[in-house]
Amino acid sequence: MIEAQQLTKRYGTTLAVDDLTFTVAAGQVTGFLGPNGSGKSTTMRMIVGLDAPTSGRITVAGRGYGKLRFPLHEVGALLDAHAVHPGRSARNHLVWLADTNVIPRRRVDVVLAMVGLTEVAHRRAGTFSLGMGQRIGIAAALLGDPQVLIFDEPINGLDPEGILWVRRLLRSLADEGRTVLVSSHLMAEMALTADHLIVIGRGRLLASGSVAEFIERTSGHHVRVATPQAPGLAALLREKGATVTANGAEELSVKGMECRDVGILAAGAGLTLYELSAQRASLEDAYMELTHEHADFRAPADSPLRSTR
Ligand SMILES: Nc1ncnc2c1ncn2[C@@H]1O[C@H](COP(=O)(O)OP(=O)(O)OP(=O)(O)O)[C@@H](O)[C@H]1O
Repeated sequence: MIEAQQLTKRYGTTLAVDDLTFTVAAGQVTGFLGPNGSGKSTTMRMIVGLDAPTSGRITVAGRGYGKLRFPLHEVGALLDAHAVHPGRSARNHLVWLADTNVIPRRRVDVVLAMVGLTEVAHRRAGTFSLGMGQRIGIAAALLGDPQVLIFDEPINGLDPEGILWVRRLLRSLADEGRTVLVSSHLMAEMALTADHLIVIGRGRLLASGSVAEFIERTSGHHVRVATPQAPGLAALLREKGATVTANGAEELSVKGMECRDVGILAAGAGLTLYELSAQRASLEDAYMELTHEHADFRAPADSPLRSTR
């Protein structure tokens, strides 16, 4: 389990992480989401002691990273895919890591096989593609067989087959009861990978919950009804406790009531409906809505590349 309590990190005048409190539970994949520059990498670096909090604390199994006796056996991290010396082979890099952390060398071959690099283990890391670099980083994270794993943007540079492989790996690690925290700025990817989401923007916690809860809380869903008798139907719906907004003369947006009940109510009152449909926000819409105000970099509203959705 990873726990952050009022975690804050300042770099000069930049408040990179701002009073974050969250828990990452064991046995599930937790997606750590936020726009560029929102503080994900800084938070992850603080988990493994590469940065010190300005205030607050972040612990693994109740202890700060500096208090862990055999850190690589307790926390595995992929933070920077370029962290391997370009002149070193994948195997030598892992052997060096194993030797300095009292890990048996046979474990190197196990993790090389796990990440599919056995065949190229003797090639110099400098000749590796970004995707292969990611795989070495993942192998290094798995080396000490730790219960807690953190991956910063692990699918960066991977092809579709590689992305699928990472997704399955994260799932299997969580199914073994490990704590898995994975950062991304892609909501669509996290929706396929994660069970739980922690969303941050400009260093602050914006949401924490399951994927379903996330949609419900941010955008929820509503029923769209088109009828020539909109005022009459709106009054009936409000009497039954629904929240109704008129969109033009013949269209209503209804919250707090499902399609079925709206249809039964309209039929009972002899009202004509042209349309009755459930409108569910996509996860991507909910994420954009939540983080829009908290993004450091965004295209101007009149940018031709900006989505018009
Ligand atoms: N070593 C540093 N010195 C100064 N500012 C930093 C440092 N590291 C990060 N920052 C700043 O802190 C903020 C958070 O950065 P961070 O890299 O943690 O965000 P992120 O969510 O991981 O972004 P991305 O998705 O782009 O990797 C940014 O404004 C960044 O410029």
